Amino acid sequence: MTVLSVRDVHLAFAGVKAIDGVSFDVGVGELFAIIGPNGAGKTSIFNVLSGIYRPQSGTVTFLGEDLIGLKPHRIAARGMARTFQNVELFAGLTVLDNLMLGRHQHTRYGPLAAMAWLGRARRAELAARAAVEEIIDFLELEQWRKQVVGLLPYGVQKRVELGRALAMEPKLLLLDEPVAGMNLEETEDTARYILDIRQELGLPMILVEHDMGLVMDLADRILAVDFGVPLATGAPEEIRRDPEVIRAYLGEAS
Ligand SMILES: Nc1ncnc2c1ncn2[C@@H]1O[C@H](COP(=O)(O)OP(=O)(O)OP(=O)(O)O)[C@@H](O)[C@H]1O
Repeated sequence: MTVLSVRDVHLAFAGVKAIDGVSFDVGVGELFAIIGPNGAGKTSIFNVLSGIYRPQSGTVTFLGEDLIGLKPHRIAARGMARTFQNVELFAGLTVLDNLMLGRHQHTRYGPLAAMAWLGRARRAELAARAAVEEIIDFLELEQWRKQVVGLLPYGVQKRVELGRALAMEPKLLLLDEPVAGMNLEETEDTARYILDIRQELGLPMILVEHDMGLVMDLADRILAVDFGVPLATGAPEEIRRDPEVIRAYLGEAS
């Protein structure tokens, strides 16, 4: 079954083609990666998926529903969660509060409804708290749970961001350069958490990442893009051997 289906998406900014005819599918439980040199259009693809950019043409179908034209918060509410290249958390709040805020995307009660339906709201709050505690456990964040996020090491902040995305109980997770700026140990930890998310939660993910070793190790399938144009889609071994990809991307890195 297909979770996400992207067909022939085109996006241009004042004549610059950021995405030029990109199509791909992400299946249930699949870890799909998008690679390409700087400026290739990877972040633009994420911005189209999450509703920040509206493409000039093409379709994006998520769990059978057309997403084009929906606002980012509506897409998030349908189950698409995202982490960002730079940590985007509430730096002055604790780990626990940041995760609770992620979870509250889920809560159906506004403040007034919460007063009117106190019992139900309270039960929802308790359920939210339990779900967040599970995530803290899963990502081994116990020792920092009451600490202010802005003061934590960078690698831990990125993990909290991952936790906040999980707290939304997503059906698809977009990871935008999850190991950028990390040292080797933090990178290995993150790779392990990503694998755990796939194995234990069965959550499909799309990974944009410059760390080629990580992508080749983790991804089930890879889409390579250059100047917005799709070069190849396939298993890591196929992508590693693809002459176009070698020329455009791997060749450049070596
Ligand atoms: N809001 C925007 N306005 C104008 N041009 C943009 C905008 N967003 C992206 N672009 C252009 O679209 C192209 C693709 O950029 P994008 O950020 O998607 O690439 P990328 O593959 O994510 O790059 P990187 O690996 O450096 O993050 C670039 O030429 C970029 O300058």
